[in-house]
Amino acid sequence: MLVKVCGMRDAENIRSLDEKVQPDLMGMIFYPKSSRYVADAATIPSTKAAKVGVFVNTPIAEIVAKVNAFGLAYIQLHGDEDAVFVEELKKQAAAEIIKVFRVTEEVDWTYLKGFEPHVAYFLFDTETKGYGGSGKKFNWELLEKYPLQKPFLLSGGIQEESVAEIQHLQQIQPKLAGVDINSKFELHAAFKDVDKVIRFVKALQENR
Ligand SMILES: O=C(O)c1ccccc1N[C@@H]1O[C@H](COP(=O)(O)O)[C@@H](O)[C@H]1O
Repeated sequence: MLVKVCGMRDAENIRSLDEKVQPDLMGMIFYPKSSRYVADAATIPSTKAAKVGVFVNTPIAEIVAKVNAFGLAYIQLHGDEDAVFVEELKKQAAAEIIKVFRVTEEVDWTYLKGFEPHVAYFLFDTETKGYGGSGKKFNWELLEKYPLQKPFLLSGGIQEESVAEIQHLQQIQPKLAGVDINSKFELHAAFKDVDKVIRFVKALQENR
């Protein structure tokens, strides 16, 4: 199972996680209204983890500039971007795309089909006013009936206590490719409790 740690900004914290946890993906938020907003490429060190940039309704030219400045391997689109936008972005940016759907009470799977040819993963998070990083969970049972071929990442309020529920979903749903953790592992905004992340990842890998 892939592990993405998101909302990173502090260079020492990034290095420490990269060394001790070795996540597959490390996310940085490029949404100016977020408390985890990253403004300056110079403050972000190189990592073994693939870097993911999180964007909310950002123009393509701006995303492409960030991909190049930060060496992003993935672009996470966390806003209301449609399939036409995603197709065009894929042509212009040298990075894979993760398209996020913010879930309320149900998911329109037919709508998602239009995105499938252009993305590496879908990601499911909880619908909130602030777009993401709320620490709020949605009804993960909705994903038990996920009908598409594209693998997806699970997100939204994942915490240490979520391991059993994640593993349960993994048994039912083979398209669950990984988890994305964020606010529930923070000591303060954009700074993770590395020991907590280590415990979570170990439990996720062990108790299967
Ligand atoms: O973390 C943020 O501040 C953020 C802001 C805008 C869009 C996405 C954001 N983060 C993403 O939100 C999900 C869920 O995070 P949480 O576990 O509920 O805190 C995660 O995918 C982050 O990438």
